Amino acid sequence: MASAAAPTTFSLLHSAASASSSSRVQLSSSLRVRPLTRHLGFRAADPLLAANVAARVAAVRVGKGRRGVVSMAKKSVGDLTAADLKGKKVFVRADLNVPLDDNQNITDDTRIRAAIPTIKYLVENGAKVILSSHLGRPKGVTPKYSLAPLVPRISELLGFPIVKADDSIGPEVEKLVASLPEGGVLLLENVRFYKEEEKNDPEHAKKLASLADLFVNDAFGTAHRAHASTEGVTKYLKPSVAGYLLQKELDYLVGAVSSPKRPFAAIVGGSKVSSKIGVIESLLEKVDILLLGGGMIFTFYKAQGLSVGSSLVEEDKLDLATSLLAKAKEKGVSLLLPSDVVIADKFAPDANSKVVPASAIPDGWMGLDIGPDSVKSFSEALGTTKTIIWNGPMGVFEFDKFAVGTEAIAKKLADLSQQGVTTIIGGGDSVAAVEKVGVANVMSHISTGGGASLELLEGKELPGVLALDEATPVPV
Ligand SMILES: Nc1ncnc2c1ncn2[C@@H]1O[C@H](COP(=O)(O)OP(=O)(O)OP(=O)(O)O)[C@@H](O)[C@H]1O
Ligand SMILES: O=C(O)[C@H](O)COP(=O)(O)O
Repeated sequence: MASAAAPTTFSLLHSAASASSSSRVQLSSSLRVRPLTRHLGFRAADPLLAANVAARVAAVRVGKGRRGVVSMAKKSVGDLTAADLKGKKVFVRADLNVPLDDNQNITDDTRIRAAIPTIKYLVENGAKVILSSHLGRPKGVTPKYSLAPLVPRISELLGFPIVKADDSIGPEVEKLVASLPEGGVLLLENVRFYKEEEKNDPEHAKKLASLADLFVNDAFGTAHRAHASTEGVTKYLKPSVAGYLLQKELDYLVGAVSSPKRPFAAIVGGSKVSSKIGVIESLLEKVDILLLGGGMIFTFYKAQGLSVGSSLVEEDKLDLATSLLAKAKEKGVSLLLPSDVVIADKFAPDANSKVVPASAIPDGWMGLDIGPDSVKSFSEALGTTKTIIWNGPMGVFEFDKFAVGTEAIAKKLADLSQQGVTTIIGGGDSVAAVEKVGVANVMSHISTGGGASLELLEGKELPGVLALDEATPVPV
């Protein structure tokens, strides 16, 4: 059960960065922030958490009245006590968008497990939980996108059976809500079965909101979407607060990245430089070391006048690559490109391959992974750091032959994590790679958001977070 209300402050990347980089910022001893560790499974006395809390307190102080600084001090589910929750109908938006195989079996339940702490807290405090999520991108009612296959796993993780509705609004749902006992959980059907959901239709949001008394948003993976069940309902439900998962994601992806233990390194990979421009530019303001891998490196090589064979190149981004290299120099960031690459004679798992220096890619061959020398120099650079964030694979890791570089980096991060380095995996394919290697459990933080984590790292505001109630600092 929560103690007296305390502030939970989330600050956007750029705002917290401003806070932490300013030596003028003094932490206030008159502000008290209650540790969030209990519900989030952090290691006891996690120094990172302490640093984050400090950064968040700092953000409260500098958040207002400074140009370019946006502070989002959000109320948390942990600020709600049993007195606030007992007998109350709570609309919980989670991101239960999990992968299913052809037989409707869940192939990765990470997002379900991540949603449990908030649901448990509400249940333990006597709330009636109305749980909602989307699954996939259905166009209208589509049975294969029903949330029904999720019911057994949610029930198993909670330790009691939950009830499932066949709709997300309407009289049948209202009946089920009315018969929900204290501590019970009702799972609504896929909210995207209504087109009004993604349109953030106010009338639809009102219908969803009418089911409940208050709102908890724990759907980090969907926080970059202003939809009826993520943003729209906040207009009609008070309080509207952040769930524990949302908090944890923001603590790491905003707090740790903006006030990192240094040296701070970022590894950015993936297919194209165009999809990572925002992230690279934003991280160049914060990191000491930037390692680049994946398909995007060939645009950088070509911009430097090297031959890249038939590797992936974005011709219209050559100038941009040059300017990013210049910006890194200007900022004093040590930017490392791979010195050797694994090349293939075709884009296929059974392609012929060989390792060549980055400056010697022959015509007709394409680079599909970073080479062993690069793994060595990247590992050495990472070995000097205290905080690492990783977004995007080093190569075409879906093909075993070209997964070596990505897997080696995943293993290096796992080793460093066990030595106390803060390791944050920013979502999407890098998370899949870390899971494939079996080292996900040793990383400091694995984000449950793909697009959402990318937008946060770019310093963008997430509408699902912005819409939540502000928390007020509590003087002690
Ligand atoms: N050298 C390469 N040539 C072509 N494609 C590559 C290369 N290296 C990596 N890729 C591809 O990049 C893709 C991942 O790129 P993306 O930009 O989507 O990364 P991500 O940020 O991890 O994913 P998400 O967008 O899901 O968060 C993978 O499918 C991988 O095969
Ligand atoms: O998987 C995701 O990234 C989230 O669930 C959001 O899904 P969307 O991209 O379909 O909005």
